[in-house]
Amino acid sequence: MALPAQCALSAAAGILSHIGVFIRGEHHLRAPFLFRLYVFLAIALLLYQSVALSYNMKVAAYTSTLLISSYAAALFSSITIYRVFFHQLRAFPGPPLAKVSKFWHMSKVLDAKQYLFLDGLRTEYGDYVRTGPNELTIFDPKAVMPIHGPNSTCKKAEWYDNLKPLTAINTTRSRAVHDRRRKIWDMGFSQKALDAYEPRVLYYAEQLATAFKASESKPVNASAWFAYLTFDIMSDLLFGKPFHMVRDGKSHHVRDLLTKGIMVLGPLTPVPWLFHLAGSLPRMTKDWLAYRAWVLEQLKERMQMETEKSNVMSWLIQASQEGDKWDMSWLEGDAVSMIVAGGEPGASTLVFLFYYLAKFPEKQTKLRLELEAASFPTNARALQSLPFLNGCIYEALRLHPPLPSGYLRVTPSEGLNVDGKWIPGGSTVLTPAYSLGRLESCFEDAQQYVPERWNERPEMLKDKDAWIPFNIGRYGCVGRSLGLIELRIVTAILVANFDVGFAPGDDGTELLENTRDAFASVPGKLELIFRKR
Ligand code: HEM
Repeated sequence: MALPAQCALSAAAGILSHIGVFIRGEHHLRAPFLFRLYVFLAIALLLYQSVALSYNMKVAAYTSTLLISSYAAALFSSITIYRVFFHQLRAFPGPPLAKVSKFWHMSKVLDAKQYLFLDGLRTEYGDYVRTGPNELTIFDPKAVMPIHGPNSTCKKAEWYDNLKPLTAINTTRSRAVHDRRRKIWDMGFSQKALDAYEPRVLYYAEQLATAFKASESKPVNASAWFAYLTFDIMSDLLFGKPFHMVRDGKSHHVRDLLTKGIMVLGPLTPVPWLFHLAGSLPRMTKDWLAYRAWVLEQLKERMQMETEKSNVMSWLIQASQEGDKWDMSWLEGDAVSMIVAGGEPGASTLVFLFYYLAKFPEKQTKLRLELEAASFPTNARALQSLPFLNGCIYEALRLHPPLPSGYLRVTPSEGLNVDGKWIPGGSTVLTPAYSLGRLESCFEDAQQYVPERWNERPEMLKDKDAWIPFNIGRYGCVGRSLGLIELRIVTAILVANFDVGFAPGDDGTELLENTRDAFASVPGKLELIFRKR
């Protein structure tokens, strides 16, 4: 067959691959397979031409390149034409290249500042922005209930497959499986269980205060120390022993592995299939696999310990036990992701909360007066009823939600009605907590840190539905109460014992500029001085 005819056939195969295969369904998990398949076919084509057709290598390479290019050009042209002119989301505004490929989005967030990038799109395109061929980013608080609320029929998007082959409560995409699993998790966060965790939170908070006293008013890296604290708590509640980061005043190598591992999530979040492709390359997953191996080791040790009910893991271990065997598939996934889910958000919130307390000493004084009037309580129940303390925490969570740009969902096949706006079925939708928390329509002086809006100035809180740092509904944070207990106890102890201020040369700029969005927020460095009172 003549070469032009062969090229036409290849092009037809390209169009058929799109219309017959890629246009529907999900393919991200098959990315490593498809990559290998295409490489195999390209080599096979080259060998066929040089061996079976006896072309010399140069001609075989030239012909193969032409055929492969014809296939790829037709495939990508077909995809582009469909996405731009025929896709069900074509009526929604958005950057032109975002309609064509998520690679465009990825190219814009290589600096791991996805939350700022999305917020910029809101200013340019409005409340409903097409941020990908099949993705809508929604900056409308009215969308929160239909997408995330208890009656929502939206499912988790393909991004949540990122832990595969492991499965965890926060990554399973089956609603039925999630609901079963959530019942077990809920037992680990009952009031009785929380009461049992509280003394341990207090223990680590006091250990942190002791370390800050020992710093003798010298600058401390608050971003590092708050992470030491929350990861110690999490390790204790999971494995029955802390990382000892607060005690030793230094990071544990596993926490460093984890940070390196999750940093890949930032830039790759927009393109889940590339994440899976990268995940099939040993070099890319070295740190992640080392982290997993460590978790598994701890888990096995934990399973040998005497069962004590006051440990989150106790419930999960018990539920996984059949006779003297354990179903490790869930246990490993849950443990691997819970260290991140339970450790990063608390640390990030404390960093920003103390940034604001250092920036606004008058808020610090006001908070201390409130604590003093209540005789400096350190128990969770008493702290829960202190309005200004809660306001300080909620406000830090509003301005810097620890998961600033996430919560990706897929609309049900029949579509979704959001306040009279119809969103087609099967669309990926997200409601970035960072942007919603800064909507002027919902929060007066939205860019300002005003803890009073949560208590004495309710008129400044116009629409609380836009406050979703823990998200809501069936997939909302199961550790919310524990997280708030941690934040209240640590804040109360530190504010009661120290005057907090910026270290010389630090005014929080580095924190704000270097905070990265790896799905969970990883704060930049903040140096503070904790001066003993
Ligand atoms: C300031 C503290 C915290 C914040 C702001 C926070 C935020 C969140 C958010 C936004 C989600 C939903 C994520 C999504 O939809 O993709 C979530 C889920 C989750 N969080 Fe938290 N979290 C905090 C503390 C904790 C703690 C202390 C734990 C554990 C001990 C924890 C465990 C979890 C788990 C297991 C899920 C998955 C729940 C499910 O899918 O049913 N979180 N968290």
